[in-house]
Amino acid sequence: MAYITFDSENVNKFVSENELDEIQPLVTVADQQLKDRSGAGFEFTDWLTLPADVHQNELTHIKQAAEKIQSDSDVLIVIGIGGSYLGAKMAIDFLNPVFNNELANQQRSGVKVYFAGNSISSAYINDLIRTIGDQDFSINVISKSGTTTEPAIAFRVFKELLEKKYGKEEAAKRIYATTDGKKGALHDEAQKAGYESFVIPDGVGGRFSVLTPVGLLPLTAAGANVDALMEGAKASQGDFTEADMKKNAAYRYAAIRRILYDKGYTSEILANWEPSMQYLAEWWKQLMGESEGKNQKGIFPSSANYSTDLHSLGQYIQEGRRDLFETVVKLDSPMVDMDLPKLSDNNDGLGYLEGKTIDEINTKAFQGVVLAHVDGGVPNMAIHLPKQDEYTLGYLIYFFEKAVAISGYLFAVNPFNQPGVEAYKTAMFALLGKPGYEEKTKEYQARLR
Ligand SMILES: O=P(O)(O)OC[C@H]1O[C@](O)(CO)[C@@H](O)[C@@H]1O
Repeated sequence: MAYITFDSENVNKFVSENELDEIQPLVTVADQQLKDRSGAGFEFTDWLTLPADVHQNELTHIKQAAEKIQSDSDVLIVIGIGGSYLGAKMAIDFLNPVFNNELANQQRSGVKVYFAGNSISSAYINDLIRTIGDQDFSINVISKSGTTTEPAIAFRVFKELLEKKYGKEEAAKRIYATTDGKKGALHDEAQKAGYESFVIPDGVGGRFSVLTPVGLLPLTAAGANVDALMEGAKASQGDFTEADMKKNAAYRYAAIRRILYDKGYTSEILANWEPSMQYLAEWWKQLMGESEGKNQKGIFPSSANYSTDLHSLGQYIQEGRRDLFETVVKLDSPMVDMDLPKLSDNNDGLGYLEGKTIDEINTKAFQGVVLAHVDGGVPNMAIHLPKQDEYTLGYLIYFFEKAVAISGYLFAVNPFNQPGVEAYKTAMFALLGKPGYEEKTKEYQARLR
């Protein structure tokens, strides 16, 4: 019995049970490919068993490093991009108060975490340096390849800042490197300088790495209970093993998406009703987009934050081009609820809402939007979360990972590579004059003139 509820009632108008029965044999083949590791990209499927395989020693190592960070730092700068940042960011946002970094130290369970290296914006770096001010800080630099440009630039800047503040020797004790176990510029530097290091397993790609030290170290430093997170993921690993979609909601989700795509619903909106879940969608977008978007195919992953975006994207979703479907992540009981204040007059016209809590109103809005969007021709699925805690998040992470793996195989693509990302890097390196790109430099410069 799944811990989260996957509700596909509101796709019945668009996808019949019969169609699901017809796609089941393909799902069964995809499942077999994943299970016997015979599918494309099988060498990057070690995430499948991460929750059950996680070593206590590794968790202890992470907890010890997090304790040291908490004892000598107010701030942890997490440097990384893509899968080397989005998992930690979404999990920290999901698990902590919305204004966590602004709370007083004693109101927070861990250090403040700021992210860097996820853009090449000088203003962002400058603002972050100003924000840190004279606070004590440490750095967790994360890069599987150890060579990605954006984090490498940020690391240079913040390492220099750290060395100026503490001296080279002490700075090295405040740098935590999460990278490949054997190779890469970051690996080599970490070895040489003696940074505390954490390994990203070979068989786990960036976007599937949140349950490795990539996500676990920043999360633990921020005060999260990673044991509960891994427990949730482990339960999910156990719950989504059947090939039969009637017993496996992750596969049902993947199959419905595939059928909808064939019918012209080529964009999916992951919607939430909690601002703390905005980055859940950002993480999910990489997971889905990098896994499926190949060979000129794949569902375009997008997101919406409700009710905020009902006042911006709402018009399009209701009446624009009919190629959208929606998956809503809905929290069933909020971390905190509050009553709508009672007034002696009804000047604001809200008297009819008195006696309701804010979350009850949010939930009615969610229900109303589902009805309106379905009536407007937008197929809707909902994933209900019982709580907003570590266990639930671990469970949800694995649900999406398992779903996208099957989905990739249903699209007949390799869900575990990302060859298309290289194109921008080649053009950027050529324009920056990186050695080895001389021919391309001429070609691109001629095009820019
Ligand atoms: O961890 P790395 O090697 O710095 O890569 C960061 C991100 O860059 C990509 O390789 C391409 O965007 C992602 O798959 C990855 O998550």
